[in-house]
Amino acid sequence: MNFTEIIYNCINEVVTITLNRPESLNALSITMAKEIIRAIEQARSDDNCKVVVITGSGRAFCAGGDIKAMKIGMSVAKARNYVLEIGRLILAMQDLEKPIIAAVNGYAMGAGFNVVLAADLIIAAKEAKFGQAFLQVGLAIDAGGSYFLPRTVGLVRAKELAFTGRIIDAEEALNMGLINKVVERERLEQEVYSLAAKLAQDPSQALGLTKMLINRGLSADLETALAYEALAQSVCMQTEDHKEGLAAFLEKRAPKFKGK
Ligand SMILES: C/C=C/C(=O)SCCNC(=O)CCNC(=O)[C@H](O)C(C)(C)COP(=O)(O)OP(=O)(O)OC[C@H]1O[C@@H](n2cnc3c(N)ncnc32)[C@H](O)[C@@H]1OP(=O)(O)O
Repeated sequence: MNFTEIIYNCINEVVTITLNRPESLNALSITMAKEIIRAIEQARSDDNCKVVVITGSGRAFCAGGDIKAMKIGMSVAKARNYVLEIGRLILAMQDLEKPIIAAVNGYAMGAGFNVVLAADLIIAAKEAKFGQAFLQVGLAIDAGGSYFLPRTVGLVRAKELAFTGRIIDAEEALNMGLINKVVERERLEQEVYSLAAKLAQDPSQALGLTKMLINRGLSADLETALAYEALAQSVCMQTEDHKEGLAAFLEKRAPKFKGK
């Protein structure tokens, strides 16, 4: 599949999607949003892909919506389609039944920050910086930020970050519970791909269903969440991986899951 604004590669069951417009700090153009969606669909249909890593080229992860494209001017219809396309990208990340790790290599601003929050696991370089940079260009929050931010840091801090656009560093993001880990830049790749390798060995159906259950659980009541869990567990209990997990435990050996 040919891409112009992202790089897609798959090595050892891990797909890496690299945002690749370094001259604009990987600003999220409508082309880039569409290409990331296509890349996620490609990863979904590739049985060899167990995990997806999303990162940026150069010194930014993603500097948010494409200001240069917006400067040229967008009709109401074009602006709505642009933001809806970014919304489709967020939904594609949520609906992929494979874990997505965001490797935050630098600035994650505006929609770029919220693409990070739509990932399942987030590891950031120490130099990474995060900003809900919308008001500075006269825009409201988007890219799922109104959904993920308050659910991640709470209402008060969500409004502080969104209303002030304050840029926070990776340590503060970690302390706020926005990311999982901060590492030295030179260790980012190793940390991300060793986590990805571990996840790639997990029972992929149970892992994918766990992602779906937690995502759906965010907006379900307890009864519905328990019903979803029972449904998912009934599927997992029919898998070869479940049988292998039980056998490995009783034989006191490491399980070898096959994703079946
Ligand atoms: C629908 C979605 C909506 C949204 O997401 S709205 C939010 C949009 N994003 C922002 O408001 C952030 C804008 N960018 C910045 O605030 C700064 O950048 C940074 C703090 C991220 C980095 O600042 P520094 O290190 O000084 O770099 P630099 O000179 O500002 O940028 C380097 C080149 O990258 C281009 N660029 C940066 N952000 C964007 C963007 N969001 N859209 C398009 N281009 C961008 C600049 O213009 C410049 O380019 P050149 O070298 O040609 O002057």
